[in-house]
Amino acid sequence: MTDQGPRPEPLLVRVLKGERTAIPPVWFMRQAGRYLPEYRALREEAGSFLDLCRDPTRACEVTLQPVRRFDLDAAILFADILLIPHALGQDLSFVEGEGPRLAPAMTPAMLDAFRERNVLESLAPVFETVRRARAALAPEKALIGFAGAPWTVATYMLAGGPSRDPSALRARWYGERAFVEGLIDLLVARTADYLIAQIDAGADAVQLFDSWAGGLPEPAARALSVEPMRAIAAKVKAARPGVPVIFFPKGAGALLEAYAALEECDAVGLDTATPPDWALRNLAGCAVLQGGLDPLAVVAGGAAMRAAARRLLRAFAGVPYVFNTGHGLVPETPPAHVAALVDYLRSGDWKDA
Ligand SMILES: Cc1c2[nH]c(c1CCC(=O)O)Cc1[nH]c(c(CCC(=O)O)c1C)Cc1[nH]c(c(CCC(=O)O)c1C)Cc1[nH]c(c(C)c1CCC(=O)O)C2
Repeated sequence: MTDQGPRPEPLLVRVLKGERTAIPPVWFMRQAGRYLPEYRALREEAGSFLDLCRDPTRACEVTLQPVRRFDLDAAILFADILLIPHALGQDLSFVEGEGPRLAPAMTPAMLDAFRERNVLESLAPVFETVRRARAALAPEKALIGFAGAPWTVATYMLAGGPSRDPSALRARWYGERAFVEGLIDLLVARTADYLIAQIDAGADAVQLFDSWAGGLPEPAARALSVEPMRAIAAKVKAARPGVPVIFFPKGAGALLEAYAALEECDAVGLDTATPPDWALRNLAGCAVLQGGLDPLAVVAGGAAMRAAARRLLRAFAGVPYVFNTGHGLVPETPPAHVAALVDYLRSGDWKDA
């Protein structure tokens, strides 16, 4: 085989490293999934959601589906943040209409057994999905790897059943601090290894999802979210320099400044509640900005969707920005609205007064 030299950097990676572009790169959280008929068809074939995540042929196909349909700038690996607790030894199931269940609920006695588990071995199908997806994607498209941040993953592990508000579990940090911190430390170590293995398999950038970062009082937020995410990114960067790390601490509010200021944080994901002007003033000098669009505006479509997109695109026109939603696309999203949104972004019409 002839040496074709290094692959050119995908647009998304260039922007995550600080390049500003006239038209921002675009991808969406939960861009693969239930709103797409081609996903639902494969999902039915695969059996359980967990089986689908661990089937490299089908998981690769699901990873590529939204990029094919909408010509997005990036694919995100199709997997789930709860594959780590599953690999550590908890049973994972998805209760229809309720959400994920990890059982049995985590206890201090389980921590020692979990430390012995070789998670990378049982996550091997995920790395195979990454390899196949990278090989199938055009060179200018980025492949994003991801993991849950320790606090969000820990809340699911501690709940042991579907919970609408896992953040209520922060009481455990006050009452059982050594146990909770022991669990967080274990997750920091395993999550860093997991992301490094995704990068080795072909991921061009990685995102840490801290979906339950909101509502933590400052000392707890720093101990349970900011510092564990920093520690993971530091390990990833020491092992694989140059691969951008995106932090998405949903609901972090004014504390977003603490994440953005970290040397290890290349980009921060904005949730739907973050005011664009505030983000521009307080975050843009430290980190690349991503997201912010209300996924419900994409459900609505039309002029309302364009106005919501325009507001963000104009606010962030002078800084490196990755266009995305402020949380995952919801199952009610009409795929035609996603296509119209990408067209609107690429048309540049939002620049006109
Ligand atoms: C908290 C969390 C989870 N998973 C994830 C998070 C963090 C982001 C967030 O806050 O949404 C992250 C995730 N989950 C999934 C992806 C794949 C990539 C993508 O963004 O397209 C990613 C990045 C697939 C999925 N993960 C899940 C689905 C739906 C599964 C199905 O087909 O039934 C998909 C496509 C299941 C899942 N997985 C999880 C929940 C709460 C659920 C149930 C939610 C629901 O039922 O809507 C845990």
